[in-house]
Amino acid sequence: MKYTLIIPAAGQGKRMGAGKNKLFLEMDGKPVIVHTLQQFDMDEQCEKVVLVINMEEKEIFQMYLSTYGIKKHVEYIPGGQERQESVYNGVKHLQDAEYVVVHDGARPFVEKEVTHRVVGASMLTGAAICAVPVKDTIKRVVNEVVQDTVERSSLWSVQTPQAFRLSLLKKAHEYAIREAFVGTDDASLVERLGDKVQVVMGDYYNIKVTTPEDLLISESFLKRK
Ligand SMILES: Nc1ccn([C@@H]2O[C@H](COP(=O)(O)OP(=O)(O)OP(=O)(O)O)[C@@H](O)[C@H]2O)c(=O)n1
Ligand SMILES: C[C@](O)(CO)[C@H](O)COP(=O)(O)O
Repeated sequence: MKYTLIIPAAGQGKRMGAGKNKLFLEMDGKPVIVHTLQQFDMDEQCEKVVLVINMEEKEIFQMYLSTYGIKKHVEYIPGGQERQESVYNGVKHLQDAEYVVVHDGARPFVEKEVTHRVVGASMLTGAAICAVPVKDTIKRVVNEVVQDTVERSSLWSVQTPQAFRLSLLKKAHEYAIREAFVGTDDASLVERLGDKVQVVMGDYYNIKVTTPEDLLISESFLKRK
């Protein structure tokens, strides 16, 4: 069940408001991106990491990976304006991989068990994602007025890792480019091809560090281990 990992890490962290890449912010004294990479460093199924970055930050990433002794083979490639473009740059960089995992650098609490669950499912259907049932009521709102309440029992909050047969993911990205479609996750591109995307249980701890509150939540999560 070997896989190649693409980690999009080229964002600007605008919603975090730190004025820098939020992946360099520290949780328990260690950068977010190091927490994430260490999770995969411990996974013997992960063959190599394609780290998609702002190349102006390459020396910072290299310093962190060296300081924290990341052992996995890491290849750096340039990101794009949107997350989707960053991931596609990673996809184009890969030639020999059969299955690929895409995981946000901003999700430092990924567990190996979840990754393996997603990879295993993707080998059956070609595409698989992890997600957790929504706990809040979700409403569609326009101009601060409720339009409708979305029936909750079929709503899931989608995470990464997302795993794909590489050929399918490449085809999905190329179709999205032709259609000028920008999705917020890679699975949505595969859905637009009409292909099945399998959902497996994720983990409520597998949050994406997006706004300042998430850093406080992350510090408390670190205490649970
Ligand atoms: N052009 C981009 C945008 C995002 N990402 C990465 O995709 C992941 C999820 O994106 P998000 O949480 O939105 O990160 P940012 O784009 O940095 O956040 P913001 O939208 O608040 O600027 C992050 O690891 C981020 O580094 C990326 O590689 N390339
Ligand atoms: C891919 C993702 O993490 C799934 O929930 C999410 O869509 C990324 O969104 P972002 O705005 O690029 O952080």
